[in-house]
Amino acid sequence: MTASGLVELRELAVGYAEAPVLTGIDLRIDAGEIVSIIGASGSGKSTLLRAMVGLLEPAAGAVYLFGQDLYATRPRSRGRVLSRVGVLFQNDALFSSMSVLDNVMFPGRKLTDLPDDVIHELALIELARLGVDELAERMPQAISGGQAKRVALARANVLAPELIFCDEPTASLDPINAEVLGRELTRLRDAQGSTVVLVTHDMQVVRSLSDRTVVIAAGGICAAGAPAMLEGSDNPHVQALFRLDPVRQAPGGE
Ligand SMILES: Nc1ncnc2c1ncn2[C@@H]1O[C@H](COP(=O)(O)OP(=O)(O)OP(=O)(O)O)[C@@H](O)[C@H]1O
Repeated sequence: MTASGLVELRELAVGYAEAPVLTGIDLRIDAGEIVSIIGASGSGKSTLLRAMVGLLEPAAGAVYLFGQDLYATRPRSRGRVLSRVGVLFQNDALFSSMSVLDNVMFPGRKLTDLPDDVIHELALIELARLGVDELAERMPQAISGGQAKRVALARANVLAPELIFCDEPTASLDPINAEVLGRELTRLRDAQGSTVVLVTHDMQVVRSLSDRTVVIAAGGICAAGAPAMLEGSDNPHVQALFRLDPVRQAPGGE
């Protein structure tokens, strides 16, 4: 069976030893979309993301990336698929034993056969674009949270992936850094043509960045659509998320 979306989940069940966290997940994401995945804490957003990036084998169903069944392909083909994917993990997950530069060079070294000097150049270009190239020789413990987030995004994007997954890209960032990150994700889509899938609690990000939002509740997808459409939904799970964080009024607004 073939898959035509950039990402396709078919009848996916995923979870841990005891029982699946999510079941019956069907989702298609097309090239060039920015899709946000939202849901209450513990609803399974990160679990779904792990399954989509090859880190958590589904209990049932399939994950297709670029038309390839991720868990049914041989390790070599899976590596080729994953070299087209960038991941910004929750809490950045920089390797503490490696410098900032080595962290950003890591995907190139692991997933490609490019010469090291080319990978070095790509990493420096990406760090410079995000305004953190002067931190290249530092260790991750010696940079701030906002800087770590930029470094992590540089690492996720160093191979200019067609598909980028981000787990909580703006968590623990101040509003200015959150806006920088948001602008950067939009730029990756608009200038680089990447497709962006993000898990977030930040409703500002949901409203301002996403073309489409997928709401996870009660072990499955309970709603999906443009944020403006979901805003008016009468589904109680959707209402809870949007009403908990109503649209911020402009200064001087009603
Ligand atoms: N490694 C694990 N082993 C067993 N259970 C886990 C593991 N990781 C998460 N869970 C459980 O799976 C469920 C979904 O967790 P998940 O982290 O996907 O939720 P989430 O929606 O991303 O939450 P949050 O918004 O708080 O980050 C939770 O009940 C959680 O306790």
